[in-house]
Amino acid sequence: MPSDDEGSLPSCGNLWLIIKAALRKTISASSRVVRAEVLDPTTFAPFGDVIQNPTTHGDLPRLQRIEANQGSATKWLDVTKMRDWYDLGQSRKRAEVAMNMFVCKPRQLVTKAGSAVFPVKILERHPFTPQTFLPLGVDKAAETCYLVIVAPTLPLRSRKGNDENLEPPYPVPSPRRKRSLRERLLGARPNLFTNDSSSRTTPASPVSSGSGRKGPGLPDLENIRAFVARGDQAITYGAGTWHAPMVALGQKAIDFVVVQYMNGVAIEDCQECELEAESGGDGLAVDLEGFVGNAAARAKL
Ligand SMILES: NC(=O)N[C@@H](O)C(=O)O
Repeated sequence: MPSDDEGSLPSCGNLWLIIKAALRKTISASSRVVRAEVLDPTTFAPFGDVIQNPTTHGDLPRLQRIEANQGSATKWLDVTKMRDWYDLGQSRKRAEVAMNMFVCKPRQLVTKAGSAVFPVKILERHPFTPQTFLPLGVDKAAETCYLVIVAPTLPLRSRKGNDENLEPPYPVPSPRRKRSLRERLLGARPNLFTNDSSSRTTPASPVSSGSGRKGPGLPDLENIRAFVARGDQAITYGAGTWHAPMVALGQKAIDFVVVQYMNGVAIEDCQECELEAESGGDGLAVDLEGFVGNAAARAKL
């Protein structure tokens, strides 16, 4: 039941939104329309990982596999990288694994020059953690699918002399301290589970280039990309990768289990950039031609 005081004090949820808004940076975006692409592990690699069954997606050479469960299962190794980078954060506050559920309603599209487009208004990143979105129960053939919008990170000192980007937009980690000999030796101690000297429980497999942590610069709006994912694909944004808040497409909401590290320090967990359309323009948008609408148009997936 609402109390008399309702509205005078922000609730926990509202307080979080207020903090998020206060931490948001605004950058201007020129008018551009980016074409959506089919999600594919190779083209997505600079931004993170695509998690999918390599057998059914014809993606065999990329990953290592072994037999498991007395031969009744195939185990694909290291389908994504979940590394905790919070030791680089200014607060030094330790992070824990968080598994949250996002129920994402289908987003409103607008029509521009005859095609359906999604206007990109916000980008965000998690500087010290990868973030994995796993859709639940979405049929690969269903109209429901989702749009993954990502941008590279600009170098801090832009060659174009762009002043806006000379300073890191947010607190940056202090330079990494050299590890002592003792720490290095401890880091190389044998693994109790495999009897080898690595800290892994499974043999090494290639790491996609997008799994490494990104720098502290602003998003590179000139090179923004947009990928349409099916229900039988999950994705991981590499640590620090600029991305748009999840965009569900179709008629139904999508339930995602979202896995990441978090330490509860707002600026270290999530940083946002608001994109303001340059004067007189429409700003940045993603063209979904061929992906939304009738079944024939969705043949691309
Ligand atoms: N990606 C997305 O939809 N949202 C987030 O990353 C979040 O943590 O809010």
